[in-house]
Amino acid sequence: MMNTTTQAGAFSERLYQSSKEIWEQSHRHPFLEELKAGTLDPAKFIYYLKQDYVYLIDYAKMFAYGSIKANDLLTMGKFSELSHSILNVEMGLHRLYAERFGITREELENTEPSPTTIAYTKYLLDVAAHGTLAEVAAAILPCMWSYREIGVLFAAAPGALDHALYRDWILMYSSDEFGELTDWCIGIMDQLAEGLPEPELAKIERHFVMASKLEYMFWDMAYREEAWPV
Ligand SMILES: Cc1ncc(C[n+]2csc(CCO)c2C)c(N)n1
Repeated sequence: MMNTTTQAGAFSERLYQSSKEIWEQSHRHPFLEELKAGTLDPAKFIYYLKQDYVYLIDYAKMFAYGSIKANDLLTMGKFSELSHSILNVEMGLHRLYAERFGITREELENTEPSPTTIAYTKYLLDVAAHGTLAEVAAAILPCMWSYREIGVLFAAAPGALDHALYRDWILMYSSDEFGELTDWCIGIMDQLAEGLPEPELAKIERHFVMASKLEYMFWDMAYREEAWPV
């Protein structure tokens, strides 16, 4: 897919290029192929929902860290707006899906995180605890940007919105509201990267690539319904 979001020469374009192939592998993963076709086993989707719910609790904290590390009120406000959107809009849809499947809120919230969920969330929180705001922005960006890409691709795929079960999921991630939040994150990433020396930029790129790999692993984990070996 052509990247129409970033400007030529912008640092985010370098980030996009660094992870393009990883994202394409995610698009081809059976979890997403089957979700798009409407044939995904609901048990795998339920597994994903539960893991994603506990993932999002830590992910929302990343934006709280963003607020703490922000240097101006506008950025601070935007990070808290995003945190609010995760806790209410996105996790709200998860709660709605859970209700449809007869899963209670408590069950959702008490999900035991899988090894991959732990790897992803603890990696993120480590960046948040020790990194700069630019590092935080790089670590959270693949999550938002890659889902937007998936949402937009799937919403345009013939028949994908005809499947009652996965339609709402696709609609949420292809929505203008999520698109604007993603664009804001890309914009702040470019601003924060401006003027940084190459070793810093390389470190930021490593976070972006790592988060992209963990996104791929998250799909794979859900498809395998990963369990703890002992
Ligand atoms: C593993 C995982 N990665 C990305 C997302 C998508 N996502 C999480 S927060 C957010 C922004 C606004 O709520 C978006 C797009 C997800 N749900 N789970």
